[in-house]
Amino acid sequence: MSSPKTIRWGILATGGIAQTFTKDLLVDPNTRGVNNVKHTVVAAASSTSKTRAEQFLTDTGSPSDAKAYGSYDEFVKDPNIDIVYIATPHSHHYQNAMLCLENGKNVLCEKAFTVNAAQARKLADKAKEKDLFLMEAVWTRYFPLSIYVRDLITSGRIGHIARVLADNSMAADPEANWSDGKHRMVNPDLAGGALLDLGIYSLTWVFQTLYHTQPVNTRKPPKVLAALKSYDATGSADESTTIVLTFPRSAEAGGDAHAIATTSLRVATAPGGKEDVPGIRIQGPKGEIQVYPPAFRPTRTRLVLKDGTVEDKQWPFPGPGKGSGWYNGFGGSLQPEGEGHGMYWEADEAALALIEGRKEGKFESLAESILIMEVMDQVRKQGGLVYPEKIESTEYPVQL
Ligand SMILES: NC(=O)C1=CN([C@@H]2O[C@H](COP(=O)(O)OP(=O)(O)OC[C@H]3O[C@@H](n4cnc5c(N)ncnc54)[C@H](OP(=O)(O)O)[C@@H]3O)[C@@H](O)[C@H]2O)C=CC1
Ligand SMILES: O=C1OC[C@@H](O)[C@H](O)[C@H]1O
Repeated sequence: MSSPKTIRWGILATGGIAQTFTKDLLVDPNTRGVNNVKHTVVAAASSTSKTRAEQFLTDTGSPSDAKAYGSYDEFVKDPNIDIVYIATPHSHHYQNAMLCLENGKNVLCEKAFTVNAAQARKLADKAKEKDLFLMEAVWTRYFPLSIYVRDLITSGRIGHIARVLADNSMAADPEANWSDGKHRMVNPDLAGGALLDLGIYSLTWVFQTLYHTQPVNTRKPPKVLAALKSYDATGSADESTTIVLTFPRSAEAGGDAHAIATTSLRVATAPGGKEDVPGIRIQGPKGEIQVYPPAFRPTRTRLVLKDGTVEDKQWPFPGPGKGSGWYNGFGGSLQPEGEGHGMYWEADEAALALIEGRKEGKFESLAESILIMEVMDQVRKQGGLVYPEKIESTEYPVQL
């Protein structure tokens, strides 16, 4: 066997998820049975200050020779970086990713990929033009649990999927936690709201079960019907959003399939922290697959068949993780001490793609990321949610 290749990461932004991702990146891949890639961190950038980037590198246990930058513009010129992980708010993804691509850097960009589909298309075009790798960091798609669910679907054990119910909601007490309205979860200037932050996971479950599992040449975009409730009187970010999707299917493939994707900052999938409600239900004529919350980091599945079969599975997160590194926007932590957080699987896929010369992720193509952004565009249009022009724009560069 050939020795593993080391991929050199640069981290753009030093907030909550950048910390968690970087700590996960530095967990030895052998602990999760991955022996063809290794990761290292060679640089981090903070738009706030160089000191903040230095502190970030120390806090995450990055190699002592990793370079700290006090500006994203300087950072993207670092010739030692193979790939940049972007961890800024949604509003900034387009500008930041474009900056990286323009400077010849491969990119793994946090969800939601962009503010709208037009921006996502522009990024995909730029990556193609520059022959660079670009992937939306929807980490959940790369979990062994997700691979198992998709394989169960394609195995036909529950028959053609007729319906998917997918919820990702958190009773976040927004008035108490984000009373000044500046936090990225509710701030329109940062493309806040439930849909882009949490609803993307409900849509991820719908798409990875009803769309991604279908043959590329026959799958079709869904029809979309949405109801959106604004967080505040200004109508500037959504508090709760409900989406009904119809995926056109031939009669041989079971006919049209339906999905309901829901998301909320007001109510929870699992009230009181109890994770005994199947937030995701994937239903076919022979049975259903249940996935337990949270939708973005599930650890438990149940297969229930009409013949009485019940198969429960637990999906651990290999460590050793550094614990308490996870930031959920309102102070919670789901990562027990010693466990990894699970972000390393998407990093492994990005690294493997670089080694193999692929320009897109295996479990979500750029076309699929764009399609999901198109669905969110339709949802926002039907619900009347418009973000400030500056962050909806495809102009580049724009100072935000
Ligand atoms: N995959 C997952 O599980 C999670 C993903 N996310 C995603 O990660 C992204 C960042 O979220 P999170 O880490 O929670 O956010 P934070 O607010 O904790 O961090 C965002 C960072 O972005 C940088 N930044 C640059 N410009 C701005 C600006 N105008 N306002 C605020 N921050 C700015 C800052 O870093 P600096 O000062 O160093 O430049 C800041 O620390 C979002 O896209 C979110 O959806 C978030 C949580 C979980
Ligand atoms: O991606 C995410 O997953 C966890 C949530 O708590 C967080 O708000 C979101 O950004």
